Amino acid sequence: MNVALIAHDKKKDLMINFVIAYENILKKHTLFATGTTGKRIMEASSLSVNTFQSGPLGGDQQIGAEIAKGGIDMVIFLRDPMTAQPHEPDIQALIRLCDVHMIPVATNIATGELLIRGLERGDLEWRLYKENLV
Ligand SMILES: O=C(CO)COP(=O)(O)O
Repeated sequence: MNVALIAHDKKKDLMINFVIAYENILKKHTLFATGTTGKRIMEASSLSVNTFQSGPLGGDQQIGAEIAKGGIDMVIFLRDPMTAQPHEPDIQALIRLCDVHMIPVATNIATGELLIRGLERGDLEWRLYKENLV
């Protein structure tokens, strides 16, 4: 599966702890991330990540474009709900595209844990037949 990992600045340490905890699951999948999140993940773990631009420079939109192309199966986006983001419209657009294309998306760590365990258990295998869904 193609998994996108994104974290706002105040959630980046949490994302690092998350990927280290679930490294054995994540390493079986193809990972994508916005620029700084991906760089931090690769520095802190043995995971290989396909990185896009940093979020404020268009990274959320690039991941949105991948979603529109059918290239992303799951998104874990640890958002910071307490800090205004200059690129809030891009964030909303990304989440909207998850809904358009029926992409499982977690916006906090609690749902992220559920999705990653579901990924390991094979709960997302239906994504293999996604061409018939939208
Ligand atoms: O801003 C972000 C998502 O909206 C994340 O971008 P970075 O991973 O480049 O910090």
